Amino acid sequence: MPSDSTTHASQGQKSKKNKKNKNAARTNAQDVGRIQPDKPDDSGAEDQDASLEPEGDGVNGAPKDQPIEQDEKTKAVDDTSADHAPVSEGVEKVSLDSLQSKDRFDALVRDRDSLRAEVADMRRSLEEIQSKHHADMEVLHEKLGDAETKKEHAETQFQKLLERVNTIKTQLGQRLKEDAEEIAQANTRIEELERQNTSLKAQVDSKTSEVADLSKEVEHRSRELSTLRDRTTLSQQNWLKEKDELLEQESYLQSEFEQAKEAMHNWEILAMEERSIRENLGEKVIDLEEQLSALKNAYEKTIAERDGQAASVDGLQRALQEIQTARKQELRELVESSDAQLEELRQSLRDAEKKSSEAGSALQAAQDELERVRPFEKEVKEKNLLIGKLRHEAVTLNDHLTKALRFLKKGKAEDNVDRHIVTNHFLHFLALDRSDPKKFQILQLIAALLGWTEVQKYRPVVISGPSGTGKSTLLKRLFAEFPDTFGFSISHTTRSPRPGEQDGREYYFTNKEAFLNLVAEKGFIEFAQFGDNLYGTSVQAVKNIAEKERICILDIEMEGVKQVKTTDLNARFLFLAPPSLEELEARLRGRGTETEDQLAKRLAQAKNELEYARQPGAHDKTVVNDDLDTAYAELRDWIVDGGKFGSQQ
Ligand SMILES: Nc1ncnc2c1ncn2[C@@H]1O[C@H](COP(=O)(O)OP(=O)(O)OP(=O)(O)O)[C@@H](O)[C@H]1O
Repeated sequence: MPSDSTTHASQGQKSKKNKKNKNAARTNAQDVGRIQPDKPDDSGAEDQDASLEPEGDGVNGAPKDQPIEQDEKTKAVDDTSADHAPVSEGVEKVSLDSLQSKDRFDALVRDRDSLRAEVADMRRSLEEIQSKHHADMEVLHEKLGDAETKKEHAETQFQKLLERVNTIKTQLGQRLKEDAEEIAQANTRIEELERQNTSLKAQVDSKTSEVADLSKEVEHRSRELSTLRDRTTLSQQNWLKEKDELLEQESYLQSEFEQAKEAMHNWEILAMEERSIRENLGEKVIDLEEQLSALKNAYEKTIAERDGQAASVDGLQRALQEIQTARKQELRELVESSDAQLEELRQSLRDAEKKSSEAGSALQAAQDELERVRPFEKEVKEKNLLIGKLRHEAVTLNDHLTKALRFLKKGKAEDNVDRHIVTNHFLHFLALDRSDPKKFQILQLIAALLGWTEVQKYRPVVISGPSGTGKSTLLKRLFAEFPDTFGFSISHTTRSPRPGEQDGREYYFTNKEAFLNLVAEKGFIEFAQFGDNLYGTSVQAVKNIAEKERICILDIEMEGVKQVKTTDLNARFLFLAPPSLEELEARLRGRGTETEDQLAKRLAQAKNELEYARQPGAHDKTVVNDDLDTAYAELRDWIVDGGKFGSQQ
């Protein structure tokens, strides 16, 4: 500590000073000791030396054996005096010596005085030093006290620190122990991994050599593969060529097959019609033969009668003349009576005029009544709509009935129990006026007797025609006019339903396998693939619309039309034709929804469709969409019964 070091330094200085003083004192004491035997009266000096002893012992720490030293010195002086003062030498010599001793003595006295002064100075300085020392000691005591308190404080802190260090030591010990264990485990693991590493390295080396071998093989195989690829490409090209040729052949055969099928179909119809005509003619021939024989008999009878009557003619002529005379007389009488009747009629005309004026007022009353019933007109119109719808059904049923009767005619009588009932109903139906509501009831009855389903009653209507002819435009108008009459089939799809979509509402959601099965079963009218998903219109979906008592409208192209014909949908086919190909192109361009490429394709397809439409029996009705209003009226009339269905009457 600085205070301590200061203390030590001052102590060191003090001890050095004391040593100096002590040595000085010792030197003086030796000198004094040496001259002491010559000056026995110097006891004062001795006393002074003796009086100095306790101070040297107390303050300077001078050894207490100083008197012993003093004895020895005294002894030495004694020895010297024994050597230098033999009594037997002369008196002169003694006087000289005494003179010299006196000088020496004086000098010694002076020395002694100076020494005394020096001693006094030293004593003063010693006292100063002592007092200073005391003050220093007090300060040092205080500092020592402070230092001790600080030391105690430091010791308590040290103890605390020691405790903490011990705690840390124990904790650290545990941790070190755990770490050591972990390190040991890690070391074992590292050793194990190193072993694994070595084995893996060996494996890697072997694999590398294997890879090198394989790469060589791969190169070899790639060469072989590229050769094979070249060959495959070549054979593929050949195959494609063959495929194209086969496809061409197939399409050619297909078209021939279609034509043959169509021809066969037509032939069948013709054969059927011919058969029925022949049967009719057979019946007619029998009838005519019967009539002929009856006529012959009648002729013969008539000739006989003629001969008999020739005689009676003369008599009759005579009678006629008589009658004529009588008639003339009657006529005259009649004219007279007619005049009288005319007069009566004039009278009745006057009465009629009177009644007419009465009828005028009645008409006025009726008009008032009409005004009153005008609110009911809307209801009447709705009823008319319903009647129209029923009429449409009647037309459909009529159609079915005609066909059914044709079949009934062909079939055996025992197979058709209701034949007579149906025929009677049919005759009744034909006899009724078209506006008679009973007509529909009869048709319902016939339909029930023949066991027709809704699908048979609500025949779907297939509308086809080249793209751009105006199908969408016309159908939009039709649906706007008859919002509750028609329905659209719901398509099948293999795509997953989107949030909010319901099976059977937006689509019939199905999987690819089921879809393809349905395709194989010819369950689709048409189908196509968009992206990864398949879409199609099924036969059943069309029937579902009829079951809801609505007419399903199918807007499809030529191939779809052909497909519908192979099903049991019993559809009606309407072809919408453009006025000309030029006009069709103009409309497509005007719509602006096709690229040049698409336009060319559509026009080429239009030619195919028009050609197909020209074939007999391809469609039931053809409407040329020249003037939109005229075309609409014609289309609507055909679909919804002779233009009367739904019209405002
Ligand atoms: N009678 C018409 N006179 C003039 N333009 C017509 C007539 N009918 C339709 N159009 C117009 O011809 C264009 C084609 O009509 P629309 O889109 O109805 O044909 P589409 O047969 O339905 O074609 P797609 O089969 O390609 O759907 C439309 O721009 C339409 O406005």
